[in-house]
Amino acid sequence: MPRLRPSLFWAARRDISPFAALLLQVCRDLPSTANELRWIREHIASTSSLVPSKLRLWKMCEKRAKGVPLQYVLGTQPFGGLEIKCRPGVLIPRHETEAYTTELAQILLRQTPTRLSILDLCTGTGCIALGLLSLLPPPVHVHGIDISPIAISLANTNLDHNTRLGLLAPQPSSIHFTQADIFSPSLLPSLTPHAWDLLISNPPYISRGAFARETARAVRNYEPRLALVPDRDDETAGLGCASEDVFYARLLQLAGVLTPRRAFFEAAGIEQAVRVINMVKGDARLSGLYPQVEIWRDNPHKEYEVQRFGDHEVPFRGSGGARAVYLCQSDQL
Ligand SMILES: C[S@@+](CC[C@H](N)C(=O)[O-])C[C@H]1O[C@@H](n2cnc3c(N)ncnc32)[C@H](O)[C@@H]1O
Repeated sequence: MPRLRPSLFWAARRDISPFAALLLQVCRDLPSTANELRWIREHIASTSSLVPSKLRLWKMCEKRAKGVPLQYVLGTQPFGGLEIKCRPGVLIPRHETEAYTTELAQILLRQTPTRLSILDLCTGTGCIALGLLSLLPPPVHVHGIDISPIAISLANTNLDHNTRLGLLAPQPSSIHFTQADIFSPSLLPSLTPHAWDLLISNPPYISRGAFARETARAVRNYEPRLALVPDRDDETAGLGCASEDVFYARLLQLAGVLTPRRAFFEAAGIEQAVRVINMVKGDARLSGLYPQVEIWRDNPHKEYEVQRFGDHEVPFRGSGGARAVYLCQSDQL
């Protein structure tokens, strides 16, 4: 990363504020620095504390200057119409996740059965589960599962927080979050009684090498590795796939038993999305269950382009990089 010119620090101090010089180290340019400083100031103005505002501002800017993600400094991230609380130990919701959650809700809205049942595996902050709950008319049943007790506690906090803010009206819908390992053999018996409309997951999917080489320093240093890198060597051997794909192999196993009408999995990019589709096409039961397969891009508006991979033609939805795989039982994509 190129070093910043000292004149830029002087400009930040002179034209924005002395605090801006701290933020510039991570924001790298004056417009982003001014934006972040405004958000921090707005946050301080909207929250009460016994600590004087100027001291809070300095502490927050100092934290941010060390590379702590803004969402951990402010404590929240917008997600659709919700305010999702963020805490170290739990992955910060991404804009791309917000974009496909919103688009999926539009699809479900067009084809809503009487009572939607949604299973969100690897729920983290609960952003997807809560986002869908906020966008769909009741009654909706949502179940979020995560292995991390910190994530489950935060997902419940987010449910309470958004209900208190009036952004979620949980009745007569129902939502609950459970701590469980999706690889545990005891998971299925607790899930099978429901007829699921959607199984959705944003699982850990980054290879160890890519985590070390390609992720941003702020992500590597401050976000939980458990959320990003699948460290499941035993399962990798058993499920016969690359270690970064092991969660998809398990998710597809679960889809094969639970038979949700739709399944949706976030992925790292085109190569991984195609590997997931090949897992589906290579399994007679799954390919029969899910004849409709799509790859969704970062900006998943309803414009298609079809690409051929080996024997299969795959529709791509939207624009930008490949972000997710969408499987559907009927032609109601
Ligand atoms: C990429 S994060 C996704 C979080 C959230 N759904 C989102 O989109 O922001 C993956 C999540 O999977 C959880 N996780 C990791 N291993 C798991 C396992 N074996 N069973 C269930 N959850 C797991 C992590 O704790 C983390 O919260």
